[in-house]
Amino acid sequence: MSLPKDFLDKMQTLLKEEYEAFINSYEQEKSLGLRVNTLKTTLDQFETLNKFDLKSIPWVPEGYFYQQADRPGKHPYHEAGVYYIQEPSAMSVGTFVEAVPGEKVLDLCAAPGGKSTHVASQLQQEGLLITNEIYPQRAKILSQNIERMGIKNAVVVNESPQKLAKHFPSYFDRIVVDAPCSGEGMFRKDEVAQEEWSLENVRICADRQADILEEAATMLKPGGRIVYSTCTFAPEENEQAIGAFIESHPEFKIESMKAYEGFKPGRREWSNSEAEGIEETYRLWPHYIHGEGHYVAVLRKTEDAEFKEPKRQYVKPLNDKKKIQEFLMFAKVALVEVPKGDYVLFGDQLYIVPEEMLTFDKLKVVRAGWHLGTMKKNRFEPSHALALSLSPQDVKHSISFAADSDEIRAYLRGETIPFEGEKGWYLICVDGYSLGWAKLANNMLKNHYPKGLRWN
Ligand SMILES: C[S@@+](CC[C@H](N)C(=O)[O-])C[C@H]1O[C@@H](n2cnc3c(N)ncnc32)[C@H](O)[C@@H]1O
Repeated sequence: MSLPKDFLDKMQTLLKEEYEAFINSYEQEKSLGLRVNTLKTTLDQFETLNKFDLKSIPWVPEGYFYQQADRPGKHPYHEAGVYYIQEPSAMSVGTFVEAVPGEKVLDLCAAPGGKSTHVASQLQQEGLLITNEIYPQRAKILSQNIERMGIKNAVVVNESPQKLAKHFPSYFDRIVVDAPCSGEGMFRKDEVAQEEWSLENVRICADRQADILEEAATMLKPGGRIVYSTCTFAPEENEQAIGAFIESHPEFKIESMKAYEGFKPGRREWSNSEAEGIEETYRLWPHYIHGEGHYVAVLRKTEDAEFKEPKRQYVKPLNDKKKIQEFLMFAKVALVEVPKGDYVLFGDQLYIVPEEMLTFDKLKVVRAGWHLGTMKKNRFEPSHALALSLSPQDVKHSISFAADSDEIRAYLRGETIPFEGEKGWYLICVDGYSLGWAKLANNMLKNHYPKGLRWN
């Protein structure tokens, strides 16, 4: 690996006698991680079924180190959203978010969705998660991951932080700012980050982070907290970014967090700032823990901070149930209960919007909440998102195949499967975890696994 010379010189100046241990970490294998989705399973259930060689990640109860040879990303459980593959250090951010069911949380820089899916599991489908990504293509991937993990209470948007701040002043209990950064902490994992790195780019990133934090501050309620993180070592994007923010925002304090073994305090001497609490932020270094480089700071807005409450306009739910009659018919024959909530139609697409969602006017919305399906002429077609968010107990008909069965492979390839039973919609499951829909007719399960997701 040939790392940029300016980077190496800078790290040597910063780290002094620690530099050798740091640089030696580049010779070691990177650690791989998966985080179990507690919307889909319990840890006990997962551990009982698990066949991978896993070890617990100390800072995330539902996080595990895995071995490359197990390839959990190619397993049917992955398609069923039983876990999310996530770099171990990156999981620490979710740990510090500590979202509580019922809260309103914003993930401002969210794609591909590692932190959002973690926060969603903390919310346990109660409250509102707005998950935002500025680039349309990445927002689409984020939306697919929200779907795969069976999340019902997330709205996926594709906006700039500036635009969101106008829409949501003083609105959120928690905001995650997993800022776009120079990515030095990912050099072992990501060659593009190495190629794009320059001292100039570090400065550009730091300016952008200051702008993003400013917008996040506007959107946070008094008493709320921002979790700021980067995957870089550069002090300009870490201690200096936080120091400058705290100095210009007396209504914020750095909050201390639980210390995990190997997490190192933020470095005051690199901060160019007198801000209180820089040592309460965390640095994760690859020469102290099994994970890549990361930085995390928790910023609390004081209770007496200014509360900007404009007249809020909420989403107007559909009140004419005749418009969704085909869905109600479907729910009656296929589901145990008709889902409760605020129904909204976008063209022919039916959603349940999370409670307290503000109007979508002027926002680029990729996913408006819990996607139920498509209103077709005289019938309703349930969505893949609906399948993934249900469990066998929620439906009238389900079939579960074992993870290593021929049927599961056939289903994931999009093939039909012979099966005798009552005709209608069936929830197809792998070891009890929902995976998608099939429709039974003439002793044949017609495959509704989405074409774009099928295995070769
Ligand atoms: C570190 S990544 C986020 C990773 C994500 N939180 C996760 O855990 O999967 C930062 C994200 O910020 C986005 N981004 C880039 N410029 C931005 C800006 N000006 N405002 C907000 N987000 C931006 C990037 O496209 C990228 O998806």
